[in-house]
Amino acid sequence: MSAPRPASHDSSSLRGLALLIGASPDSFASPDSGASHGDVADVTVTGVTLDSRAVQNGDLYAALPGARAHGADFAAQAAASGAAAVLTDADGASRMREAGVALPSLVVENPRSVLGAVASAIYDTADQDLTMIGITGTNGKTTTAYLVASALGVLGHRTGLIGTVETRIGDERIKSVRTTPEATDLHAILAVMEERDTDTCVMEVSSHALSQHRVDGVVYDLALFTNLSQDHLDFHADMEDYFSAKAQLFTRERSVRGLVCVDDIWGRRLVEQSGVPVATLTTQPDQEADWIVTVDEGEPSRFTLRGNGTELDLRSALPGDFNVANTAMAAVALLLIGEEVDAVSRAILTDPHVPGRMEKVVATAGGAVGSDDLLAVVDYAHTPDAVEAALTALRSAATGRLVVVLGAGGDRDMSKRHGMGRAAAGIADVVVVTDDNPRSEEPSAIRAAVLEGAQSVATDALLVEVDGRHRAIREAVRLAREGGPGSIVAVVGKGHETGQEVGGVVHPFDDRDELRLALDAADPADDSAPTGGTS
Ligand SMILES: CC(=O)N[C@H]1[C@@H](OP(=O)(O)OP(=O)(O)OC[C@H]2O[C@@H](n3ccc(=O)[nH]c3=O)[C@H](O)[C@@H]2O)O[C@H](CO)[C@@H](O)[C@@H]1O[C@H](C)C(=O)N[C@@H](C)C(=O)N[C@H](CCC(=O)O)C(=O)O
Ligand SMILES: Nc1ncnc2c1ncn2[C@@H]1O[C@H](COP(=O)(O)OP(=O)(O)OP(=O)(O)O)[C@@H](O)[C@H]1O
Ligand SMILES: N[C@H](CCC[C@H](N)C(=O)O)C(=O)O
Ligand SMILES: [Mg+2]
Repeated sequence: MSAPRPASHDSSSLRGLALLIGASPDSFASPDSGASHGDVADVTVTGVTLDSRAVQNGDLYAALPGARAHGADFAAQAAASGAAAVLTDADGASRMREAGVALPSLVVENPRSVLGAVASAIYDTADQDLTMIGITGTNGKTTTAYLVASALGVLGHRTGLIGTVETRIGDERIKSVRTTPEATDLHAILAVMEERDTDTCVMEVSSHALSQHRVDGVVYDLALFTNLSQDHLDFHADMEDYFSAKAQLFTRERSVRGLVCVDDIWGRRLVEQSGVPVATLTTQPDQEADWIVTVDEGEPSRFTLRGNGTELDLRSALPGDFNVANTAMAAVALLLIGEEVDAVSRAILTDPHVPGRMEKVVATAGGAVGSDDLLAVVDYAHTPDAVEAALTALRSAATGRLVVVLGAGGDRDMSKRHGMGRAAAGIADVVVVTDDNPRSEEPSAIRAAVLEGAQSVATDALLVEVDGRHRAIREAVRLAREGGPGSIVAVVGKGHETGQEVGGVVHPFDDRDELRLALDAADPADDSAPTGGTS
């Protein structure tokens, strides 16, 4: 879905942009354009995008070199859609010359690295009066962002949210394609937020975003770090490289101050090397921090947050110790941006709705087995650490069987598949291994890797491989029912996603709907008309 654009703003001159990014005046006339420098200097642009398919009339098209293609190869399409000029590198410029695409061009060595400055100038976001909160970490960004945003809403703020699930501007919701938008879209979104009098924006900042200059031109008033564990090792060389990307958020170029959860070693390292002042928080009894979380012994959903000479008693209906950490991080974030203790205690929702994160699914009223004493949950765990955290929480709640459905995404970090399978088999009674988003990979090969991980741990867990997620969910419900009252079925990995990507095609698929249908069926195994999946 394309990002929103501000309704109106001044146009920017190409010459001004050239000066801003240090593109030499000689570089911005395409030799074949027939335009003299004088003509080119008169060119103005009203928007910017790096996707030829999203070009609007008057845009600057950023033609970037990529892993699969060079954006310059799509410059003709951009021109046909009304692009007024191009920002590219030398290779892009020569590709355009060869293809005979004559558009005024700004040529720089690394166009992606100037895109934040360019987008900020075009959409005029530099002097915005918007409190910016950025959240990074492997797991917990979306959950924490929702907790902060919903509390801000309770406190009467005009809030914006940008993350994995959606972008929210007031009441408008736009489904996300990525966790952190490209700089071109991000600055447009921030301009729209300003236009609609948003006062605070909370957003997830992925490691891809930090590595790819997507948040350039934004300075966060507060940066949060949740945790770090294995993910994205297809993109980052190793954990050190992944950590360095996240740590970039804690430099003076990108934030004013920070809040770091020091439960893991990476958080503690971050505190040591942070370039901005940071407050610390821990949920671990053996760690020191500015903010200490103590969970009530009798009631794991209640906890006390102590720090800065004050104390807050909070509750979270979201299962899992990790959600205590997420909730505490959200509460301290609100205090750090100036909210009063009483207001924060009141505003942190005890039962927040975070789409696809520990989300309970119930049978449709009147469903065939409305009497099921079964807890059914959809969760977004798609790393070994998240699978472990989510299933540990559910394990302690299960008095019957714990059945989990999981797979792993194709064309993403292959090395996490083993750990995901292993974590699941170490905790659940039944592991149903199936497909996530296979993308361009052979689904059976991905399942085999997850299964291998599950088999590597010596437990009594029953391991089942089911070709096709639709059938797997049905089978899991059947197996959970077999486990009797108090059983839990957890479908993890896709959370809020509403499609399944197989071989370049996204088929409609929503774990929550699939699970609900399976719960509604008297005999989930009797399924002659599959509605989705890869089988
Ligand atoms: C691995 C990765 O991050 N890749 C990003 C990278 O793609 P790339 O280098 O392969 O680009 P390419 O396909 O070769 O295309 C080159 C250029 O041509 C442009 N193009 C391409 C085709 C076309 O028809 N028209 C066109 O203009 C592209 O926009 C691109 O600028 O640059 C592109 C834009 O320049 C991004 O869209 C793309 O993100 C892809 C879609 C992606 O899937 N990214 C994921 C992994 C991601 O960013 N995930 C993070 C973390 C998720 C989380 O943990 O929450 C996120 O923030 O979402
Ligand atoms: N603080 C946490 N520590 C460990 N695991 C967590 C934590 N918070 C959430 N999880 C687990 O990780 C999953 C993903 O959580 P969430 O969507 O909030 O994280 P995220 O950082 O936004 O992930 P992504 O990068 O994929 O968008 C959850 O469904 C849950 O299983
Ligand atoms: N935002 C994450 C989550 C993907 C979740 C899973 N469903 C998959 O397809 O791998 C990513 O880009 O790695
Ligand atoms: Mg997220």
